[in-house]
Amino acid sequence: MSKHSYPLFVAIDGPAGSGKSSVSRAVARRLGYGYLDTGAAYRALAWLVIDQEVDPQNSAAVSALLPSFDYTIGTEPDAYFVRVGETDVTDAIREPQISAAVSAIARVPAVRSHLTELFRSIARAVPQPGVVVEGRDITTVVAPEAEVRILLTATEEARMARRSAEISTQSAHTVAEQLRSRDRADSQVVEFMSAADGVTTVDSTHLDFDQTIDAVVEVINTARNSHD
Ligand SMILES: Nc1ncnc2c1ncn2[C@@H]1O[C@H](COP(=O)(O)OP(=O)(O)O)[C@@H](O)[C@H]1O
Ligand SMILES: Nc1ccn([C@@H]2O[C@H](COP(=O)(O)OP(=O)(O)O)[C@@H](O)[C@H]2O)c(=O)n1
Repeated sequence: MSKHSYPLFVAIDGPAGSGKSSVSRAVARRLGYGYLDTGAAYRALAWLVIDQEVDPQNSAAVSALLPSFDYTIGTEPDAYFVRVGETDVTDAIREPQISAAVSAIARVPAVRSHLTELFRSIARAVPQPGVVVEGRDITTVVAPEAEVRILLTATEEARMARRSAEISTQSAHTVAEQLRSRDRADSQVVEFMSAADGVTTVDSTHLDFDQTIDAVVEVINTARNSHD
């Protein structure tokens, strides 16, 4: 049993394609924790922006959508879904046009503070004894006080190869270019390419998927033991 009144908070950051979502979800499943994908909220807001025919570059118009942004996400590792209002957007938010628009809305300060509050309240409310929360600024902004803080990295080459293996509708070259430009835009807003003080780096370049899960679980167990 956790001695904390809130679930144990595992914060994981990293660049696109480093394995954050898939590894975090598998770690949560293995430990019986909740899982929160924060990128999905930025993507869902980008979906709403496009659905409402708002210009993603127009910060004021994007911010004006926040009060009516009715967002729901599944935090059970085996029951993942994303909804905006009554619409299930789980698959729609992975479309290339959303990936292309998301960085523009993620740099709006009002969007970041609104979603940061949302993430804190969703994470606190999970029924499990712990929660794995992954994104770009979880270790630094959303939960700098988290019991476990991890930066998941891999070389650019490994990340591009993994992402292009998943996407069959675009050439490897196009996928790599889009990923590189999104990372460039995102890293102007938040720092996720190097570990902040107290954050443990897990480099998955030479690890397979299961070895990466093992490495993350080991960091969590070590931190848990030092908190007991
Ligand atoms: N250590 C690893 N070795 C090989 N493939 C991996 C590893 N970690 C993740 N993957 C695969 O790489 C792809 C991208 O991972 P994903 O979790 O979507 O990354 P992110 O959320 O950081 O963008 C997925 O297909 C995933 O299964
Ligand atoms: N904590 C977070 C998470 C995502 N994001 C933004 O949301 C986008 C989508 O995040 P994601 O985690 O789904 O992206 P992938 O790494 O899975 O491709 C990122 O490109 C960032 O612009 C953010 O700004 N802060």
